Order: sequence, then C-alpha cells, then structure tokens
Amino acid sequence: MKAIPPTPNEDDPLQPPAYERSERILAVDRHPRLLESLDLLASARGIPLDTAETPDEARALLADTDYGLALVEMQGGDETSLGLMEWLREHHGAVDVIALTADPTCKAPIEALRRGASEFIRKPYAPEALLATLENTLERRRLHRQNEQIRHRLKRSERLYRFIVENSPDFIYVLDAQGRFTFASRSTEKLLGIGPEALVGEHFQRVVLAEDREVAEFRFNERRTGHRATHNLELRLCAQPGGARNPVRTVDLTAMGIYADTDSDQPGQYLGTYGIARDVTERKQAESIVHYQAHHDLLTGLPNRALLKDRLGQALAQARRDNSEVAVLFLDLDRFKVVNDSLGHSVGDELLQRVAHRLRGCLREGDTLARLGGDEFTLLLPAIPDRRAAERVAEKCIGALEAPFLVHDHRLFLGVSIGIAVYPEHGETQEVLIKHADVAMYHVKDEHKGHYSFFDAAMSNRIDRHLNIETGLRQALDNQEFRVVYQPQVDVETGAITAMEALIRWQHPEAGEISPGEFIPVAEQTGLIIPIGDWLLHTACEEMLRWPGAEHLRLAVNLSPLQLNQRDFVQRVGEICGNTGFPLSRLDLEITENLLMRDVDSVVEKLRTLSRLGVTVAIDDFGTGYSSLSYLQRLPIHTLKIDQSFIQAIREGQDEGTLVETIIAMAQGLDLRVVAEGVETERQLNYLRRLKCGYMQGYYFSRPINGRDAVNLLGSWPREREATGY
Ligand SMILES: Nc1nc2c(ncn2[C@@H]2O[C@@H]3COP(=O)(O)O[C@H]4[C@@H](O)[C@H](n5cnc6c(=O)[nH]c(N)nc65)O[C@@H]4COP(=O)(O)O[C@H]3[C@H]2O)c(=O)[nH]1
Repeated sequence: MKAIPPTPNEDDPLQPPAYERSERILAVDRHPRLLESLDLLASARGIPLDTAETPDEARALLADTDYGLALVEMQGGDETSLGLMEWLREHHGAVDVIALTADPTCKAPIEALRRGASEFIRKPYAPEALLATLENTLERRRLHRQNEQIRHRLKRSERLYRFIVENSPDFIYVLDAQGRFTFASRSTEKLLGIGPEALVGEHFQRVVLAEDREVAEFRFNERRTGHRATHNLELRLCAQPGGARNPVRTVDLTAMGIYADTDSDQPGQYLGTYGIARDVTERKQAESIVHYQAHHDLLTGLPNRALLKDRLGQALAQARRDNSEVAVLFLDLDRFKVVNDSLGHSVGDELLQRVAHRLRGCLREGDTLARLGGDEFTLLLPAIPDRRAAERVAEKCIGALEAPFLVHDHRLFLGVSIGIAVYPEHGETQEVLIKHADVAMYHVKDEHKGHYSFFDAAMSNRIDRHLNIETGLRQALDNQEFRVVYQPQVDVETGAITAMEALIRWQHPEAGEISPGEFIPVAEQTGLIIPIGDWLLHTACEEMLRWPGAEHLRLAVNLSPLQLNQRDFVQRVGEICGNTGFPLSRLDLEITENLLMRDVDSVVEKLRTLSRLGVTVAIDDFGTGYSSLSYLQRLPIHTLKIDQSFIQAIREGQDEGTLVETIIAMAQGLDLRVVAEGVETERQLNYLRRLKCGYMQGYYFSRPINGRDAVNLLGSWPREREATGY
C-alpha cells in the first residue's frame, strides 16, 4: 500500500490535518461500450466516475481533476497502458491503480504490478465483481487514510509535547522502577548544569542534596495510586558548581507513579515515576530574605521586636505548663548617645555591632538577644531555675562591655544599665514584662548607671512622675513656675567674681522643686526647651541689668543642642539681648561637647557670628564627651569648663586628678580660659590654684542663689574674699 504524501501542514504541529482526498474514479479503456456500462454501474451505486478512451485523454483529465482510483485497461505487454501506470505512479502517487487485463497468464498482471498498479482484475469480469473490487479498494483506501490520519495526529501530538517538554523552563523527567532516569528534559542543563545525556541511566539520588536524600528516598518509594498517585515535594538538588549561581537549587517537585494497566481494579506493576521539578531557588531566597528582614534588626543581625515577641510568647506558654520562670532583661547602653552624637553614625553603628557581638557571647543556646532600636537591647532567658540565673547573665553582660571598644581609631568606653523582670513575679504577660523590665532599667539609669536591678512596684511611680513632669512642663511657663538662680564664677588670680551662671529652677505645684537634671531632658525631648531657654535668657538678662554694681559682670547660660540647631538661633539671641538691653559682649554661652555633632558647619557658622558680636563660648562638662581637638580648633571657643566629676575626684591621699592636669595644660596650649566646676573644698581649691586653673565655680564659693541673694553676695564679696584669701 502506498503512503499518503506529506501534507502541507506537517511541519506545523498546531494545524489540523488535511487528508480529504478525492474518491473519484477514472476508468481508461479503449472500448467505449465498456466505459458506458461502467459508468452506468457506478452512478447506480453513487460512485463518481470519469472515463477516458486513451492514456492521453486520461492525462488531460488528471491534470484538472483529483482522482483516488484509476482503472486502466491493458492488453498483454501494452506499453501505452503500462506507460500510463508508470506516469501515474510518478506524477499522481496518491491515485491507486487497478489494472484490467485479459491476459490469462501471470505475465501481464506481474508487469502491471511492477509498473505501478496496486491490484489487477481479469477480463472478462462480472460487473458485480468489478464493483465489489472497486468498493473494497475504496474502503481500504479509507481505512488506510484513517490510519494515516491517526498516525499523523499522534506524530503531531508527540511533536507538540516534545516541543512543550523541551522548551519548558521546568525540569521534566521519567524514572524507571529502580529510580534511574530514563528521560530528562533539556532544562536540566540550565537547572543542574548536567545535560540529559549524562543524566539518563543515573539514579535520581545523584542530583539530590545529601541532607534531602532520606526524604527523597521515602517519597519516591511511596506507592500511591488513583487520585493519590501524584505527590508534591520540595527538594534541594545539587547543580554542577560554577558560575555565580547558587549550586544548591530548591525545586518544587511533582511526581506521578506509573503502573502497568490491569483488567482488575488492583493497580498493576510499578513501572516508575514521571514528573516535573520547578526551580524555586530564587523565590525561596527572596522569601527567606523578606522573612529575615521582617524578624531581624538589619544592623546587628539580632532578632527584632517582632521575633522577640514571638519567642517570648512561646517561652511564657512553656513556663505556664512547666511552672518555670522566664526573665526579660532590658539593656540600655550608657554614653552611647554621646558617641553617636559626637563621632557620627558610622562609628555609632559599628559600635552597636561590636556590642551585639560581645553580648551574644554571654548567652546560652535558647536565649534570645534582640535589638529594639537605638541603643536598647532586650534579652529573653526562658526557663531559668531562679532569679540568680538572671543576675548572673546581667553581671556577665556588664562585664562583657567593660573593656574599651576600638572603633575607627577611637577607644570608646561604654557601660550598660540593665532592668530585669521575671515571670510570673513581675508580670504575667509579654507587655507587662517588657514594660517592667524597661521601668527597672530607667531606675538603674537614674540611680546607678552601669548596674542591674530587678523590677519593683515602687519604680512605676518614677514613670508616673516622668509623665507628670511632661504634662506639668507644658503649663509651667504660663503658670510662672520657673525662676532663675545664679552661681558665681571666681577669677582665681584676683579673687573677683567675674561671671554668674544662670541656672533654672522649677517649682512644681504638687511635686515641689524638680531639679533641672530631671526636667531638662524631658523639655529637650518635647521641644519645650526652646521657649524655656528663651524665657531663661530673657529673665536673666533683665534681672542682671537691674543689679547695682554688676555692670562688669558676665552672664553664663546653658544652651541645649536643640536651641543651637534652630535656624534663627543667632537672631533670637540678638533679639532677646536687644529687647532687654543686655550687651552681647557680656554673654557666655555654655554648650556641651556633644553639641558639636551633626551639622558642625552650621554650628560653627552660628557661633562665629555670635563671637564676632562679642559673645563668648564655653564648652561645659569638658572631659565627659568625645570632642576631637580638630573640632575645638574650628570653633570660636573661649573657655573650657572642667566637669565637676573630675574636680570631685581630687581627694585627700589619692592620686590627684591627672586628667585635670591634662585638661588645664591642653587649655593653656590652646590659649583657652579654664573654669573648674564643682569646687567644694579648700583642698580642691589649692590644688587647682597650683595648676594655675584660671577660674572656679562651686559650693565652696556659693551655691546657686536667687537674684536678691546674688545682689547681696556681690555687695559682700570683697569682705568675704579677704576672709577666705579671695
Ligand atoms: N555637687 C555639686 N554641684 C554643684 C556645685 N556647684 C554647682 N553645682 C551644680 O552643678 C550644675 C552645674 O550646671 P551644669 O553643669 O551646667 O548642669 C546643668 C545644666 O546642664 C542643666 N541646666 C540647668 N539650668 C539650665 C538651663 O537654664 N538651660 C539648660 N539648657 N540647661 C540647664 O541642668 C544641669 C544641672 O543643673 P543644676 O541642678 O542647677 O546643677 C548645677 C549646679 O547647681 C558643687 O560644688 N557641687
């Protein structure tokens, strides 16, 4: 049987088949009568038939019409008919040829079959027999065509699926019953760097990551049938190392068991598995990054608040079941703000990373150290045997931060204040425990920096007080609850009072006097320091101008960083002095070292402008911050005020303040005035005098006093000076 020639659509797997072939018959016979009777017979059966008396006539018809079958009469070795058959085979291969021959021997039929006929009928024939042969041939042609169509459809569908499989970004595979690859799609090259040729015949475990082999073995050996035949699995495969890609590829794998068909409901023999593996590595990595970021502090890599809460929730649930205790430690770094403000954020950030590293070293497995932002860390100790365990960890943390940190060539000393709350004693819920550890930490900060303390109900009162201060401060100016006190600064050489430092006092209507050390930080946090600072300067200028005999006296005022950071700060100072008539040339502005921080250029600019107007600038609490000498040289500074903690360190029998000596020597080198703060004893006075400290201030001379007392003091000062040697 002849093959049906290729259709024009064969290369396009998505096109439908085009197999509709003609069933028309062409009968070629020299005998017109025979042709006539054939025509009658055919039309009676509904078979379309054309007739031709000569091969040439037949060729002409074949040129215009599509035939399925040609009935060619031949006589012995008649070359004309045989030539037509041959011609048909060459030019109309789809036309089946039946030879009609009267030759009683085999010769003519054999020759006809050789030259292109597919069948022969011997003459004379019974019309019925001829028609039956024609119909059989037509039926055979139809079946053949159907067969061809199915074959082509299969071929096309296979081509389509091959196209899909080969072009799919997913890895498609087939395993035999032993787990060896019998097929692997091209995408393995991209996924694993191994071509399908190298994979076929290999066991699947060759590409599975060692850690996942057990689970892979289990899942591939699981025999499931019916709707459970498919299973999904996440697996890690090992790619050929090389390139920038991660050689461990995570895939989402779908596997389907292949079973032999059976007549019964029972599954047939297990033949293998086929499935798809989708590369989800990048998605998994992105998911894990998002998850990590949502639960960690990115600077230190420590858990963040969200993760801490999660772990604390678990620890508390466990503790409730076991009747055990859980400790929450709130850690706040002492002096970190100073470092961060004066040396910049990059030093601050690195310092926090080092702190996190040291603190991590103090923990057991199972403890959680979290950073909640800024310089605050929280430690969760689940299932502690007793309070002592929390104390030991707190002591360890304090000890771990004792040694100096070397960051960007700075030797930095930090401390840590720790508040501890224990479940169930100090609270039963997460929120209460965290709050109480925080309260305890604030208590430590106020009372005993660098130590730890357990929460105590009395501490809550302090928090209430803090809130009261905040609320009270908002009305204090309007209610005229502030007043100014003054403390003299004495020239060591002449014994004269050269300046008065204005210090603020607040008389709270219910709480009584509240120290500036307590409320100034709150005023700074709330921004209220701006109107309060303006009020103080205005009041002090006005008061001092009224003092008799104080025309030569300078006025020193403290400045908060917030005030100096105000864009119109210079203008404000100018206006206040202008309005009150106080000469700018008698004003000393005291700033702390930490103020020389972020926007140095703008601070320098403002201070220079004021300095040109006669204002002098002093660095207050000198020695407690981290001011670099280059800063000091850039700023128009006139005075260094040595912090009182260094002065108070000057005591009988102790190595007398080498730091004070250094500061004084440095100030002299920089041609700056030095004021020693907090001078309380004669010993301190004499010691400082020996070091040629220019000016002093402290209880030894006078406590801060109100304006009236200041006037009295100024009046009586020469007398006292004689009595004390000043
Ligand atoms: N133990 C001891 N203390 C002495 C001695 N001599 C003076 N003092 C105290 O030391 C503080 C010196 O002021 P400061 O270093 O500027 O430190 C000040 C200053 O930083 C801030 N402050 C006070 N008034 C103002 C203000 O009007 N504006 C701003 N921004 N801050 C202020 O509050 C801090 C505390 O002020 P005060 O409580 O008035 O405390 C004052 C003063 O009363 C002494 O011999 N021994």
